Amino acid sequence: MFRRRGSGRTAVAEVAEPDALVLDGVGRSYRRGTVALEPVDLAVPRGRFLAVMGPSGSGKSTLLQCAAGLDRPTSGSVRIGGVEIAPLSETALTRLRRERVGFVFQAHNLVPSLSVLENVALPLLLGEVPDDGRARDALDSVGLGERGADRPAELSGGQQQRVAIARALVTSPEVVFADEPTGALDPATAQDVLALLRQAVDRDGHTVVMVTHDPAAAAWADEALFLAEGRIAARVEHPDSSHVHAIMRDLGRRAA
Ligand SMILES: Nc1ncnc2c1ncn2[C@@H]1O[C@H](COP(=O)(O)OP(=O)(O)OP(=O)(O)O)[C@@H](O)[C@H]1O
Repeated sequence: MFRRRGSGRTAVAEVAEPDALVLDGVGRSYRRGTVALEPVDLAVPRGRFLAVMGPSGSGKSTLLQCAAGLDRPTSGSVRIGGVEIAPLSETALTRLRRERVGFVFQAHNLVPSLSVLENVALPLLLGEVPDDGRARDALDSVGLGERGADRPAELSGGQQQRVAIARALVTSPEVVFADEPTGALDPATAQDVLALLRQAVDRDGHTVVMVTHDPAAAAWADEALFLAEGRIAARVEHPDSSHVHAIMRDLGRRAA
């Protein structure tokens, strides 16, 4: 079933489906024959927290970039919230990323000259969506409601990453993509950040796809997906860190 979403400004063909993200045979090759990602099929239901793991060079970033509409796959198709992204123009794709996708990176990429609250509200501003208190609510939900007037530099690294999570959630996106969100944090601070992502899924029904090297981080997810040489090598429901560690060690040995 197709329907039109939003006003003329945001109208895109959309198919109603339960999955927040669907990859159908998504592959990515580069010139000179490098195959970063073999064709991958993957459906991520709404309200799921998926961890993507694998040895260095296994294709994790490539998968995330293609799934998030930051890179165009060389084969297959990606649907975000039922919207097929291949036919979209660059402008429409930018708009879709802004309105329906949230990003959390290892380096939180906050704008230093804006206040914490303005940083959280930025995706609304860029999308010309009125901030009806949503930015304030998002900041409250990461426990930083009192710090809205501060500049990012006045916050710790962990607090800045929490602001980045609030910013990623403020538009209520279909999917939040997190690329090594705890890579620069100490273990205790990393736990706080992972707990927030978990809360976003459990309490608010968000969908999170997180690339990580850390088995302890993957253990916060509902499922861990392992890539090796651009292919899905394993999938584990309710991963625990020792199991994840063992799979990673095995994949590392095979790659050596
Ligand atoms: N722009 C590019 N041009 C050519 N090859 C590329 C390009 N980007 C990535 N690759 C290759 O694609 C493969 C997968 O890379 P990718 O960055 O997705 O791996 P990864 O699992 O995220 O690695 P890491 O954990 O080290 O970040 C690697 O062999 C890499 O060298």
